[in-house]
Amino acid sequence: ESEADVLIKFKDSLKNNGALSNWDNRKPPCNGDHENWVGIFCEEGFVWGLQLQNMGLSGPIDLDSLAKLTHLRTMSFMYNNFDGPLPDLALLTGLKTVYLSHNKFSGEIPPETFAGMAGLKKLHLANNKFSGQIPTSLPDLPKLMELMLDNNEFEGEIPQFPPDRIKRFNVSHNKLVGEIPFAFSNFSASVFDGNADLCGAPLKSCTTPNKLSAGTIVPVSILVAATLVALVVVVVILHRRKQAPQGPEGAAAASASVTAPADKKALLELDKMEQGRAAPAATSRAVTPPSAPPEKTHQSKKSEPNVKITFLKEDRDKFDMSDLLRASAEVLGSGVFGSTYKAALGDGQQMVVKRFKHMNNVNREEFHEHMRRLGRLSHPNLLPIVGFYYRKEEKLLVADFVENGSLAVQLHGNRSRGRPCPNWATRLKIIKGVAKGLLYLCNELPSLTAPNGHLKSSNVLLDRSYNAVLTDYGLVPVVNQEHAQEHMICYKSPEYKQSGRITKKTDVWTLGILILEVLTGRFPSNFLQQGRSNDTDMAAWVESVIKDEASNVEVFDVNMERAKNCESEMMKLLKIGLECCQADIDSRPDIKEALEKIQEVKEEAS
Ligand SMILES: Nc1ncnc2c1ncn2[C@@H]1O[C@H](COP(=O)(O)OP(=O)(O)OP(=O)(O)O)[C@@H](O)[C@H]1O
Repeated sequence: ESEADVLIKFKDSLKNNGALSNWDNRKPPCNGDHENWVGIFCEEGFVWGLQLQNMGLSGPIDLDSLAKLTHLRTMSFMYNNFDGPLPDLALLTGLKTVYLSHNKFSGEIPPETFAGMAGLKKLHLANNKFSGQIPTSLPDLPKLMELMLDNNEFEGEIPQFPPDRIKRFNVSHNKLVGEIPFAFSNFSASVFDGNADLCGAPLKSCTTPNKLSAGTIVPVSILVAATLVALVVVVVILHRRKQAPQGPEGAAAASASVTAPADKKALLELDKMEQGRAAPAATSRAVTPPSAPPEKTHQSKKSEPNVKITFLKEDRDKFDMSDLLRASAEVLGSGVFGSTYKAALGDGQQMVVKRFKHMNNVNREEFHEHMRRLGRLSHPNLLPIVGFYYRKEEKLLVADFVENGSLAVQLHGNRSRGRPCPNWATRLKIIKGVAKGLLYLCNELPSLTAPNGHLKSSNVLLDRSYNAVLTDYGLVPVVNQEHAQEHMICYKSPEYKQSGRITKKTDVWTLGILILEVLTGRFPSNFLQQGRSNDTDMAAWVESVIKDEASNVEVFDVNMERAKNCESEMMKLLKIGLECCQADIDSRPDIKEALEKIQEVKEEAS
């Protein structure tokens, strides 16, 4: 049985498997490290990972079939509708990570379930309805470091685990009782929240204190209060002494240089730069037009936080964080993940560093792997990721600065500053570039449901010749689910709103909205602002204007300079935009069809 046969059999056992429609035998699932099928990770021609998240899947999980994938190491079925008992994971003894959170699994898990899974490092079962005791085979797993069991109905005591083994742990909102094992005494109290009968560090002690007589309580309280006051005085004096000669900023830098490791220092530098920014920078998410160009705000002279950036492009000159921070830098703006900075290196290279918080969906190994996958992409309409820096709390991605900034600023910002907006010919060229970039992403990242995922005008940059260059693509798998669902553009689509699922055509919907924005000059969020319910209302508005022949509302951007006989071509593109926005997925073109239609639009009618 080939891996393709095994996977098809597995797919056939699932219910609602429409999201896996590109799993078919005409192409193998893997070509070397390249994935041909959605939701699959490949290495050297073998499937090593399954990431079938948020696909509306249900039915039995046929692990007998998956057991035949001998290279399978990671498996995620999070955010689906699976129910019933935990599938027999012991059939897959090679697994290192198992993510089954946010489903409807229920029932007790037999104590010995995990006995043979010596390689298991991460087990996420949160937000299900598991009950009974936490399986006693878990503490015996020598590599287990993450155990997420929160929001279930586990009861009884937490079993004893060897100290220092588990690094990430959560059992909040269960029905656990008794003393918290020593191995977890240093965890935050919040990971035990919602279990009324747990006790011991970090919660209150399990033993009830001996009753003290009033005669003892009064002097003891006075002593405790006096000690506290003395402590506060000492802390305040020490703090003042430290601050006095340097001022508040110097103190922060000085304490950082004494205590913080290099990477933390680097991030502190970025924090300072951010706080020091004088004017609100040009950010396209703002509904009001972006303001004046950002000011130079920071010149780091003395600190040398030598943080190594992992480079993805062999042909690039290498630098590290200290080079970037030594270079003059400015804040370009901040979006839904964090802030973005521009830094000019000594040799004249202009780099952009984007800080990502909320990016813990995968572990270090998987993050590196995903970055390498993105780093292999190369297309004229994609901004290459030059390098990255990984830290658990946040990630930095480094890319080249793109000269003409974002499409958002060109469309909405230039007008307010009295500068010319792109004309029709330029807008058409930009849309063609965006669509080509999207098709390339679809072909190269077939394992991703939304290979771009975050297409919007501030993520379309414009090079010296006003060619479109996409940025912030391919990030859905690494962004925390909750954050992605709240902020990323693919999750604003009609299909996500209706059925909680994104599909292979969701990026086409984002392209449709972008086309309408480019042609009307109206910012999609303005429709939200006016109290309308969602982004699709932009399409509804365009549709209503062009249908009403008596209407004297101008649908096209009045600031868009155009040649005399291009109106019919503009209308053609507008209608393609509307087709891409259709809520009915079957009537929506796929990206290849959309690009073919867009390519037929000319600057002028012939
Ligand atoms: N490589 C780059 N070259 C030039 N400008 C850039 C580059 N990367 C980002 N920008 C601009 O910097 C500003 C801030 O970008 P950032 O990505 O932080 O926010 P955003 O795109 O508005 O939102 P989001 O976080 O959702 O992507 C935006 O105007 C963006 O267009």
